[in-house]
Amino acid sequence: MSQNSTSKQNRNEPAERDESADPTADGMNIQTDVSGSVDASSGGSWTRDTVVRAEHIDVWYDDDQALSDITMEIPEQSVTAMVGPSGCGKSTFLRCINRMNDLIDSARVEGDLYLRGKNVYDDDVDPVALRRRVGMVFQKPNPFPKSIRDNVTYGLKIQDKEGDYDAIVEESLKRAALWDEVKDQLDESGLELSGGQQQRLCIARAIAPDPEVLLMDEPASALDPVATSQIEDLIEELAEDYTVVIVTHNMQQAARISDQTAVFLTGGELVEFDDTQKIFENPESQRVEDYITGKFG
Ligand SMILES: Nc1ncnc2c1ncn2[C@@H]1O[C@H](COP(=O)(O)OP(=O)(O)OP(=O)(O)O)[C@@H](O)[C@H]1O
Repeated sequence: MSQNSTSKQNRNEPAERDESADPTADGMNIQTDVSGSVDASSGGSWTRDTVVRAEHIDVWYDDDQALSDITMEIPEQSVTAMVGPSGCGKSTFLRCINRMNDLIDSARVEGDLYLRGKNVYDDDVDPVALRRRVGMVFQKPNPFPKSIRDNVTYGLKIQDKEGDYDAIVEESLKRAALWDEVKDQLDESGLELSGGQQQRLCIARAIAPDPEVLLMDEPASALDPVATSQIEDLIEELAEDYTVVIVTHNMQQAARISDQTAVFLTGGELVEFDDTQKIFENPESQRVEDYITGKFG
């Protein structure tokens, strides 16, 4: 993985519960058939194993096509950024990975999407179990109206998962860089935290069930610069353990924190997917260069 000064150096919403936000809900019969490293579906030079592979994904909302023939492979333990102008299908693609588009009546997905070699659109895949393996964090922090502790353990309880909950709470909050700030108030409401803390609580909730992939849909866009910076640092740390896929409108953010960047453009087309440094310094496509340099979008 190549790096430079502009790229990474080291390597929505319930007051009522949103089922789709439940990262833990149940039984997915997926084999861990690791499918090999990234190929020509990207221009990237990375060699880590592929976790998510999309093949010829098309998505329609009724008769309107939102994504067109998306093929790409996302490598493990890294940050993959999805950038592009509003309405180009970034969030739609993210929702293909954990089948949240299933929850939208008008949405129709065609093509194949593999999680470690298993097509998540196969009939025998339980989408709820899939979402336990593919956690999600939304644009607006959405803690449940429960204690900090119960927010973190929520998914574990739903699954009737045994374990040392106190240890999991501590570990998840530490991984979400929130433990030191909340360790003395675990039984207070998650809604009493600041916006940035709430988002880190949502991240702790998402990682408590130990997912393989963490999807983040503009996770810092509702936060102030300090909280944004904390979330960015956290994302980089999380990528040491998880495969992170983040949608962002903030090009600087993509350049700072991601290892690879996928550029979607109007029409739901994936125009270029490559190492972040390459995308920002020397993209293959003129359209990508124009977008990156702010000529349109
Ligand atoms: N629930 C939905 N019902 C109908 N059309 C939708 C729905 N969600 C998205 N779309 C349409 O699909 C296209 C892609 O939307 P999507 O939200 O995936 O793009 P995006 O790149 O994430 O946009 P943004 O950056 O503004 O969040 C847009 O034309 C949008 O209007």
